[in-house]
Amino acid sequence: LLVMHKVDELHAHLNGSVSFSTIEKLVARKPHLNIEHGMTAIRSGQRRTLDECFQVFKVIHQLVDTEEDILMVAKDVIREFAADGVKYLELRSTPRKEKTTGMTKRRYVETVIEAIRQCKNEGVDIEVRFLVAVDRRNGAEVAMETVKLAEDFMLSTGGLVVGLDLSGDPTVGHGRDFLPALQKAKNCGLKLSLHLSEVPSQADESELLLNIPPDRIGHGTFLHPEVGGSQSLVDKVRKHNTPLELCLTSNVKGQTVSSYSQHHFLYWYQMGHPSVICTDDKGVFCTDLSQEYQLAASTFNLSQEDMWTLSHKAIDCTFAPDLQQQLHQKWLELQPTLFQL
Ligand SMILES: CC(C)=CCNc1ncnc2c1ncn2[C@@H]1O[C@H](COP(=O)(O)O)[C@@H](O)[C@H]1O
Ligand SMILES: [Zn+2]
Repeated sequence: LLVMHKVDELHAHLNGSVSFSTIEKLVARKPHLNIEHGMTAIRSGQRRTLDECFQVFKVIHQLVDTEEDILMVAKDVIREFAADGVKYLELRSTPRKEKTTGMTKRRYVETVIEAIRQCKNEGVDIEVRFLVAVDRRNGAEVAMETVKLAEDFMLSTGGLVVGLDLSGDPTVGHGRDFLPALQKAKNCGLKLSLHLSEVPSQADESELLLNIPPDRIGHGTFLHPEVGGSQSLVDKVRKHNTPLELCLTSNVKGQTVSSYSQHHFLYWYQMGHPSVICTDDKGVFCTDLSQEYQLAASTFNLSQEDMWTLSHKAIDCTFAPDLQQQLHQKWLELQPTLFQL
């Protein structure tokens, strides 16, 4: 596959982005866990239920449970995105406390920030920002604590922490429980990216969450009327011009979308709505951003120029307004090479 030009990756979960080679290093550190690669990734042609996909994260979390692991994983993931040609990356991750190793949530975030700084110092050609993630499974109280943590880091990291993500198994809990935490995050200046309508029959929840409103939407697979959403949901998204983060391989392998050609990318793209192609979990789903761009291009018959435009428009959807001008410049410089492919 050729490396396609793209400027930014806006939807990448750290522990879902761990590559095969990093998994091998982790397995070598923890041979007693008896973990094989088949347990941490879903290969091409394979499909899993959503439930099975979430089991995969549990296995990876067992492998990544010390500060050392987090540092290595985050640095490897950042280098891999850079090697794929990504110039701006927003990573997201759920701070985890591990009693057995003494890792705290605060140290977890500090370690990710340290990885970002080290990559920068080592000259890796990519800008990285961080979103602190709230896992729905852990409930409203933890969500509120996480917002406080995110706010502290937003203030102490000189703008490396830019936002908050709401993710985790969409079938667990209800969005209404997280409204106070999300509202607080928004009020203190954190940008919000919310996983929304990732599974069917969540119109009520999506309605509530869209009223906040979020700054970006993850997936939004079942928002539009043809798939059981509603015109009112679509209207809300359009009214605020809220960008969608779309992850083709993730949705097909997780079976919320039946095939690539059925992906809701087309619905929003044809409407001219801001849509950004993302990987979600490049390690778990065995993909990278170039491959996702390639898939979108071949599935929907888009030209290189269409893809360039798509990628260019994604710059306006980032949570780092201070970098947008620089990224636009970078893109203009890269444009001529695109048409030689
Ligand atoms: C099952 C499936 C199709 C996954 C893709 N869709 C997803 N939907 C919701 N939350 C997710 C998804 N992928 C990753 N995550 C979240 O990201 C976590 C892994 O990265 P991290 O530990 O936060 O660094 C998971 O435990 C989960 O909370
Ligand atoms: Zn996601």
